[in-house]
Amino acid sequence: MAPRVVLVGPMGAGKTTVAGLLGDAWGVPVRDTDADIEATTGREISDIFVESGEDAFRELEVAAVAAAVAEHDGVLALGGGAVLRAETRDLLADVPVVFLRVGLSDAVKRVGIGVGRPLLLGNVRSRIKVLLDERTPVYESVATHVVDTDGRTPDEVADEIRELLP
Ligand SMILES: Nc1ncnc2c1ncn2[C@@H]1O[C@H](COP(=O)(O)OP(=O)(O)OP(=O)(O)O)[C@@H](O)[C@H]1O
Ligand SMILES: O=C(O)C1=C[C@@H](O)[C@@H](O)[C@H](O)C1
Ligand SMILES: [Mg+2]
Repeated sequence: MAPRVVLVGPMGAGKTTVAGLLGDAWGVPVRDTDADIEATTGREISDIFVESGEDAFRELEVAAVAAAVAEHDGVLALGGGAVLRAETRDLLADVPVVFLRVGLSDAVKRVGIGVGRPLLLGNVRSRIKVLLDERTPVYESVATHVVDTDGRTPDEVADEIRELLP
């Protein structure tokens, strides 16, 4: 069993939103590793970061991705930083992976100033810029397809993925 598609990309790329649209369109279940980690630990991601640190969160994330890739045959959305771990990148070697690309301006608009994204605390715009610069090559390295999301609605993004992966 393997996911029909895995969505990767930075915070605000729309992974969770587009995963839901694809699941509805294809009639398949949707999984999101951020939600899986919160369900298995009973803790919010922001609390895990504050209380246990990012490394501990990444360990949980590797396990969550491994379980989802092994068990899930629908749409899988990953947390924005999951691909930072080589173990996670290796798990994606044999599945279609769509990198949802988003530029700085649209990403900032989409994530707002909520407290649910611990890596963005402080200056959201400069934090996102650093993450985009560091991670874009990593997302590209795991992607089998790249879909631009700037200036497009989630429905338009989902429709392009359905055309790429009929
Ligand atoms: N193409 C889009 N155009 C405009 N707004 C969008 C688009 N995609 C998602 N959004 C909005 O941006 C916000 C973030 O989207 P979403 O939670 O799906 O991102 P994510 O990639 O899953 O982020 P994270 O890595 O933090 O989980 C949501 O409010 C969502 O409605
Ligand atoms: O980009 C990241 O590193 C993160 C993205 C979110 O999906 C969560 O997994 C968490 O807030 C960390
Ligand atoms: Mg998400």
